[in-house]
Amino acid sequence: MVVLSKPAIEQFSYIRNSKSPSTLMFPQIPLVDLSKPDSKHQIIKACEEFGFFKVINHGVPLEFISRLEAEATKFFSLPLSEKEKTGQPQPYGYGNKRIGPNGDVGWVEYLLLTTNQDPNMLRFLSGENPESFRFALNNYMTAVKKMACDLLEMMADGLKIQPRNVLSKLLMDEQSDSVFRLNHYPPCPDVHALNGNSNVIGFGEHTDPQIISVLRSNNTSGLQISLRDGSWISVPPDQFSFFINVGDSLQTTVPTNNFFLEYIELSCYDKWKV
Ligand SMILES: C=C1C[C@]23C[C@@]1(O)CC[C@H]2[C@@]12CC[C@H](O)[C@@](C)(C(=O)O1)[C@H]2[C@@H]3C(=O)O
Ligand SMILES: O=C(O)CCC(=O)C(=O)O
Repeated sequence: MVVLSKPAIEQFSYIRNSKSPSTLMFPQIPLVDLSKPDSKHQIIKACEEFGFFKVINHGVPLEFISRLEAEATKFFSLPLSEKEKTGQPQPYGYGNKRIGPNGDVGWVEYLLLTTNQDPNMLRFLSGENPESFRFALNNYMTAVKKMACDLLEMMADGLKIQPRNVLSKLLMDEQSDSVFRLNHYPPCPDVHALNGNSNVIGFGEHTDPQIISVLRSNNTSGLQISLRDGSWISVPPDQFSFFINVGDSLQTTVPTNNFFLEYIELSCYDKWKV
């Protein structure tokens, strides 16, 4: 249980009141089918036109996804004292409500890990069966990294950048600073009790500093992206697919003349993401 000296609603600014998702002209999020021979062109088109797209036939085994989801559910169900044994996120470890180094807050708890360490080294992961959580993390991260490398190589190809592994090798490098984030958005009883407002911010408005982010959620809605005109749209959840967000670094490291758009994401209450 989280013990707060003041009601949570006074401590955290997590209610979204100014922007509602656009209901007009609901644009279709581009879909990239990685089993199709022209997926490279689909990716470039999606990046050009949208900067955010959905990937199907991605090659990440569904059993790895469901196994990790089950392990993550068990982890987040542990008592807070148990989860806090991972220590304060500096920046890696378990975090609760305080996100990142800039004092941002949200109604979210999370695990932030590097992707380049052997999950067997994650001794801090506690619970009844930490071995099986580490195993699930290892399988999932390896498969998602492989998909991300394929995507990055197709992007480099499509942009005619040589060598084609110029981006993917940044991910595979032993010193890679890529991160893995597991977000859990618990129900927020205070807000419901006070005014029934369900527009609670889990993870506030931000852009991702990375080259790309690979997002997946369970079957709950919440993620929103901002369009070029400043309006927000909800991303319909799809637990079998991944969503790719073009991050800030791709725009600055690749001389594309602002070829890729940048998306701001925001995630509302009551969902969780692997
Ligand atoms: C609120 C924040 C968390 C974040 C740093 C930031 O100020 C804005 C970007 C956030 C993000 C999103 C992608 C990754 O999860 C992350 C590790 C990153 O590099 O940028 C997080 C940051 C974080 O948790 O520190
Ligand atoms: O959990 C989510 O749905 C969004 C989180 C996010 O935007 C991020 O980790 O960059």
